Amino acid sequence: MARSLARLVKGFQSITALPAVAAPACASLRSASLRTMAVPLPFSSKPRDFSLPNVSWGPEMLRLYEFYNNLCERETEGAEKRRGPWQRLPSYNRSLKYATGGVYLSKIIQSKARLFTRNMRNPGAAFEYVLFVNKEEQRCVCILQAGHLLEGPPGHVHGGAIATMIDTVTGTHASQLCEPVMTANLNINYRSPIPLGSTVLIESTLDRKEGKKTYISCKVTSTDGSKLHTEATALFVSISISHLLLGG
Ligand SMILES: CCCCCCCC(=O)SCCNC(=O)CCNC(=O)[C@H](O)C(C)(C)COP(=O)(O)OP(=O)(O)OC[C@H]1O[C@@H](n2cnc3c(N)ncnc32)[C@H](O)[C@@H]1OP(=O)(O)O
Repeated sequence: MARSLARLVKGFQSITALPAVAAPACASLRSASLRTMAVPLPFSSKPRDFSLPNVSWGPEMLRLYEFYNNLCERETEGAEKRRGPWQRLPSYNRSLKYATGGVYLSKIIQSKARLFTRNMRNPGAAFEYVLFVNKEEQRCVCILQAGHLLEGPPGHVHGGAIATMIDTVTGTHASQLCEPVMTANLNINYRSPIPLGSTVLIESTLDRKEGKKTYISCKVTSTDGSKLHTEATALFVSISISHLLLGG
């Protein structure tokens, strides 16, 4: 039990709170992105960081990635590199070698469990996203490129897929502030449809914290901010790890 608890805490941390590895600032956008591009290594045991650019990322996704990535580092007067106000959050498709939470998990399920938003093999087919957090401003920004497998209404993104991303962004944000947490309440207003294949911004801000409760607001917009696609508010409740192990 003690070992399971330790593994679960580690898993929560690795899924939401690993330190960022900032990419170097470069003159050329493409070359900068390619330098940090995630290339799966078949014989490496190092887990793949899904929040790095891959071949499916379009120009808008890459442009915004570079923009926020450059804010992860700032140069001092002596040309020294210092950590900037933003931090890129790495993202893996599994938190632990074997999933621990839940009392009904068979060994097969334990070993096959994968993060819902990171389980597509084809790059670009579903959720392509990267999250940046600004702890000073208590803000989080996600750049999302919505792939063809996320279709709901013809040519547009499924409402459930949008909700999934809102839960992911606000949940990751809340976990950064006070981990571990679980979503208790999510309210979503869909204002305008998101075209399939487009890149959008998902921004979350901390509204307030009250004891175990963390309230977060979120909006999904076009990348120039001119179009509001979705608005949401979310409540996260801090939990003890035994809440997950014992099923609530
Ligand atoms: C990279 C990955 C990031 C992804 C993040 C994704 C996060 C998720 O999707 S989590 C999965 C979906 N969520 C769940 O399955 C949660 C299921 N629910 C639960 O486990 C529990 O109900 C849980 C943890 C939310 C609350 O536990 P509970 O024992 O009720 O907490 P409790 O201590 O009684 O309540 C704490 C406070 O929250 C309030 N509260 C609890 N639930 C709600 C709710 N749904 N609405 C409003 N308030 C609520 C209580 O009223 C109480 O308020 P106060 O302190 O003022 O009296």
